[in-house]
Amino acid sequence: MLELNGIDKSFGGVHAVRNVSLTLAAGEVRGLIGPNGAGKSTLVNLISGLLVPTAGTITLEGQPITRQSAHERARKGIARTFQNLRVFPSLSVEQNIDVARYAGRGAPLPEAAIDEFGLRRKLTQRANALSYGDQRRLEIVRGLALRPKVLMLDEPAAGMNEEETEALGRALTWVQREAECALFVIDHDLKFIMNLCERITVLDMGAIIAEGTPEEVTKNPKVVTAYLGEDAGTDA
Ligand SMILES: Nc1ncnc2c1ncn2[C@@H]1O[C@H](COP(=O)(O)OP(=O)(O)OP(=O)(O)O)[C@@H](O)[C@H]1O
Repeated sequence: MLELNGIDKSFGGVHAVRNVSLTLAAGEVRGLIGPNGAGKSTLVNLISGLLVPTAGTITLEGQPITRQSAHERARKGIARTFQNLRVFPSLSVEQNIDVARYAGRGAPLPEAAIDEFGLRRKLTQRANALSYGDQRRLEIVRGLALRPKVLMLDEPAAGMNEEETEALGRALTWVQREAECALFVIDHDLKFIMNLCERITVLDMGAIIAEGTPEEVTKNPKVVTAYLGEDAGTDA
């Protein structure tokens, strides 16, 4: 459905993404992990259109989108959340969701999404009165209300405690079953990613060093060394 071919991105002397090729199937839940500075956010920015690659191509359902604006890509079904929250602070929860519904691709948001993400009783509250966790959940529901083909989540569990993270995992599993969109999820919480994702892509210094099931990736010595750190090998 979404295909990246030989994607490269340099910022001056920093080669942030190196020759990345990957394919995301419709409805797939893919994790993207890697150490700080591995290039994860840059890759998401390249897919969503905030950045243009130095080389390589991106296609959505066979159509090239490499040079299209973020706005055009959003209309075609690529949605995302940000590491830093971007809800409309002075609008209510419901208004935030409605803005996305109108901007979206037409299909209605399954009402149950509002329940799954625990926002039903908070619909009339202003977004800036919500807890941090609720603002993060609102961002996801807003992304879903666009009815995307792929929703990219940049560190959705950041700042959440274990209980909240588990609930988020359950809600995202519901999304996978009910919302008919693929998820591309960056997070540093490995347990969260391993429980949620069928396949995981591992980036290190801008390049893909492994891809596979959570089990395959965890056992990969390159991942153990690069991602978990030099010391992790001695514990494995
Ligand atoms: N706009 C930019 N200008 C210059 N360098 C950048 C820019 N954006 C990212 N970089 C550099 O590109 C590399 C990859 O950064 P990126 O933020 O994509 O990594 P990341 O894997 O998302 O890291 P983290 O887990 O810390 O969020 C880093 O060396 C970073 O400093």
